[in-house]
Amino acid sequence: MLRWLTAGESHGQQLTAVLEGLPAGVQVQTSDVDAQLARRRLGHGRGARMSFETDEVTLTGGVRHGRTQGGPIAVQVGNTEWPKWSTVMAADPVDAEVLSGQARNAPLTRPRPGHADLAGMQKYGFDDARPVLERASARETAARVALGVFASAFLRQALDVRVVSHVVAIGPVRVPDGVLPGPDDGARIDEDPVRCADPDTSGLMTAEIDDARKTGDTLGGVVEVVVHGLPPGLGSHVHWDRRLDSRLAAALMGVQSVKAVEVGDGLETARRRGSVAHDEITVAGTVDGQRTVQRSTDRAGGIEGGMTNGEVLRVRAAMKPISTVPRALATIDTATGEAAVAINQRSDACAVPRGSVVMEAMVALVLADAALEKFGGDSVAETRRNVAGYLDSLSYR
Ligand SMILES: Cc1cc2nc3c(=O)[nH]c(=O)nc-3n(C[C@H](O)[C@H](O)[C@H](O)COP(=O)(O)O)c2cc1C
Ligand SMILES: C=C(O[C@@H]1CC(C(=O)O)=C[C@@H](OP(=O)(O)O)[C@H]1O)C(=O)O
Repeated sequence: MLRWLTAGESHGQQLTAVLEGLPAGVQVQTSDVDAQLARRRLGHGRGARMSFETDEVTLTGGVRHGRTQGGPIAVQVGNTEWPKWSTVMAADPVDAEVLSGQARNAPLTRPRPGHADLAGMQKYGFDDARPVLERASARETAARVALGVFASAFLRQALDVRVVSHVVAIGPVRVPDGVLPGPDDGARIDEDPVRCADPDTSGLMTAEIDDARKTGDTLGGVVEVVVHGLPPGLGSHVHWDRRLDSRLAAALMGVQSVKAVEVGDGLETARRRGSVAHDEITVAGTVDGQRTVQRSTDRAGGIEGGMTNGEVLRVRAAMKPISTVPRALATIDTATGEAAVAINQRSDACAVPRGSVVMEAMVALVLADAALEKFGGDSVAETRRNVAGYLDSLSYR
């Protein structure tokens, strides 16, 4: 079983991430984590902070000479903005006079509709939104992406599985039906300013973001994660919390701003008749003495009965528009009880391209967990042997 945890605040000294349960022998080095964290900072619509802050990665546990050792993996993602925040975000008590001289420490009392501010203040008994937004912030997703690097590397090295993502909608602009990235399309998609796999739609998405920014507004959108090379049988039909679709939905819904998750054709499937809603099965031929099956369509997105069915896995996550709207929304000032406008600091105008990198990481973590549950293995080599034995044993492949 894989377990993972993250800790740290948006303007804190660092994020800390721990991943427990990964086999030995997964090849990952610091530069691999750097590369994925750099992808998470890109994308048209990103906020100012993404251009001047950098992530400083240190692998502090579980990795030796570029390979995992079987123990918990620990990653630190240092925050280069920390010197400006070291007093305001200090772990230990700070003299009240020193604090009162810090403009950054002024209480935030105009909670943003759509952010965690007000509910968090009520729940934890704070009269300042600072401690809420520090942890609610999607800065935390840097830690998840760091752990996703290990999960993706394991999936690639033990199962030849490839996880890619692309942006399928920004606000009302959507890619045409049928745009599906192949296993090697990740680098091409990364070059696109909105991580869209369709160049014509990309231009329209970019224009939509520019228009929103110009009018002091923000945008959400939809991301699709596509996974190639999965064997049938990850997850299970036997219990709700072992279903792979349930686990993927929880992981994606757990990303800040995600408001809906769709597996395969999801909502569209609900509108279809059964005769055209499913993926018919035919015998494709024989390979190495094993009969192979084939599907004419992949409307299910590679999951049936809570298990992978051997087809391409497709799962979508819908992100709401950023709630720090420059044309600030109505709120109250919790200090006075008077009507006010919400906190309106710098912010992303659209975080969907960046969000797609986070969704990839979450899907990789869930799939690595499901793969270890099915195949076990204390080393990558052992998992590979177990996968091969299982695939050889199937009467239909
Ligand atoms: C990659 C990413 C970047 C984000 N950037 C911002 C941002 O700059 N400003 C903002 O107000 N919200 C941003 N958000 C969304 C908030 O973190 C989120 O709305 C907030 O934590 C409340 O959670 P909820 O939207 O799930 O209810 C971002 C989300 C993601 C995934
Ligand atoms: C720092 C990151 O994202 C932040 C997520 C975020 C939010 O409210 O979620 C708000 C913004 O931070 P600030 O309000 O300090 O500008 C983003 O920059 C990051 O992704 O590394």
